[in-house]
Amino acid sequence: MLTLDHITLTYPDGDHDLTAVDDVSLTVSPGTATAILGPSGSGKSSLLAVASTLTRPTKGLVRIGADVVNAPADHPEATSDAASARLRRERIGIVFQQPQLIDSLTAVEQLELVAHLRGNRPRSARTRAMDLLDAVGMAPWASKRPAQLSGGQRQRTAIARAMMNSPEVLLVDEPTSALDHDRGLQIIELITALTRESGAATIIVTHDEATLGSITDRVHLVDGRISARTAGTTGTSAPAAQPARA
Ligand SMILES: Nc1ncnc2c1ncn2[C@@H]1O[C@H](COP(=O)(O)OP(=O)(O)OP(=O)(O)O)[C@@H](O)[C@H]1O
Repeated sequence: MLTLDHITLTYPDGDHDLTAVDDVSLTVSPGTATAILGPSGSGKSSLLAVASTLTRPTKGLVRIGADVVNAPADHPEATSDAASARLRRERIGIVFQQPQLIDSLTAVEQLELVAHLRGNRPRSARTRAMDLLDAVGMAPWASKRPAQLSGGQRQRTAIARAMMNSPEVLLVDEPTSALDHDRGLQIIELITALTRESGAATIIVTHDEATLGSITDRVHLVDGRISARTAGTTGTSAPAAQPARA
């Protein structure tokens, strides 16, 4: 279970702070995917940055199961930067908007590198990497480098790479923005299938509701706050009457 508990994130902005995420609470159960929707600037990527532990919240906690994995630096349960990096490697899979593959590595080597950094044995890493590439329909291109792959193939490789360590939490930022509608739908269905099979708690950030397909758990952000949600999610934010920004 991934829990975002009353998350607020402010950025310094001249004399004032800009509130990018404003008291957002959300839980995502294992084996389910929740979409975070909203217009540009509504705080989707900022919320994902906190969920991923790449950015500390200004207020609030992120938990995986019962463990606090991200908290304000002055919070008694805050993890060190080194501990955060370790738990990102071990418990969280992240797919960025741009796949961020390494130019000189083949698709299978991109996945093997993840296992290598974790100290896994090379032979078992190759088997798992090939199984995952097969699962995302990339087995025929396993020995190709990023420059030899299409945008969709690069995105599939990045998704497979994020699953390499069997993460408890999978976070995906705008996976369909570089793809046409049909390929976008395929990528979303792929992510939901991997989510179900692996038992990961998954968040997909997108501004493109049309490609969400079977994902029914949807949270809409406006000005950093939850403005609406559908089916199965348990998200809340502070009452809408308060000012949205500091
Ligand atoms: N590093 C930063 N420093 C200052 N302000 C920031 C920073 N990152 C984001 N913001 C501001 O925080 C708000 C939320 O931005 P965020 O990128 O989270 O929105 P978003 O919904 O992901 O937008 P998009 O769909 O365009 O990516 C915006 O007003 C943005 O200008």
